[in-house]
Amino acid sequence: MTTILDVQGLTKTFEMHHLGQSLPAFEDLSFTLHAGEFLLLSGPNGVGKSTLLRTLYRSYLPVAGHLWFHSREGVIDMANAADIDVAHLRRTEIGFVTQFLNARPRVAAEDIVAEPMRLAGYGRDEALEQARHWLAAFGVKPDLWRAYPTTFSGGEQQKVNLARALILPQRMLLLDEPTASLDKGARAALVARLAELKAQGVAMIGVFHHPGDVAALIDREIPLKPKTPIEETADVAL
Ligand SMILES: Nc1ncnc2c1ncn2[C@@H]1O[C@H](COP(=O)(O)OP(=O)(O)OP(=O)(O)O)[C@@H](O)[C@H]1O
Repeated sequence: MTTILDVQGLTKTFEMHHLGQSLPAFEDLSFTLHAGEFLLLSGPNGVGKSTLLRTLYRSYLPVAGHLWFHSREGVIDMANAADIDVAHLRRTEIGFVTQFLNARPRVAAEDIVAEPMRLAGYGRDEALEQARHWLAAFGVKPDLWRAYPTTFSGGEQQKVNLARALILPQRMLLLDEPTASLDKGARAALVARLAELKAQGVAMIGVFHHPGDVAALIDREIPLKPKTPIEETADVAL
């Protein structure tokens, strides 16, 4: 089995200085993710599932541990990598799929979706053809393809975001409740696309409000457990 991600002793704590305490999100977490594997993160609200995904994407820095990502160009510790290397991997190998679209003013839906293919070197016509294919698959009406998603409904924006995030197979996908608020047809399209990507060897780790949606894809589960806040020890003036 090809290793894609090797997480060792990962620890994340939020410093709440105004409250005089640290909030441990997760501590000493270790697991391995292989090509074509699908890991489900589970646990109650606020236990740190989204925080873990953001740390794997390096939106948050861990306070300890290693995140060995086996990229096409070699192994890199995402916990300590330079921002420029992280940005490169986000463009080429690591996808983060959420329900929220970062819609830009005056950029058409089909151009937003086609952009990852254009950046990967595909020609404009081929990228647009694929973009329209995925917009249709997720149920975005053709009369919206040339429109600007800044004015779209929440569900429509989410569909544009999914089409963009899943248009190319990444080496690893981080999924943060991508099915939340999707209608039935789009949810089925999403699950079908994830199954296709999994079969192509894409490694996935994700959080789902309704894990039943992706039950057939799940290989393993990582249950996160609640932690208690750590009181900061006050300096005693002698
Ligand atoms: N930037 C931040 N600063 C301080 N605390 C944060 C920050 N981000 C998250 N937290 C806290 O970390 C804890 C974990 O939050 P997180 O969003 O990861 O939980 P979750 O398991 O994804 O929850 P849910 O199931 O409700 O989506 C929460 O108590 C949250 O308040």
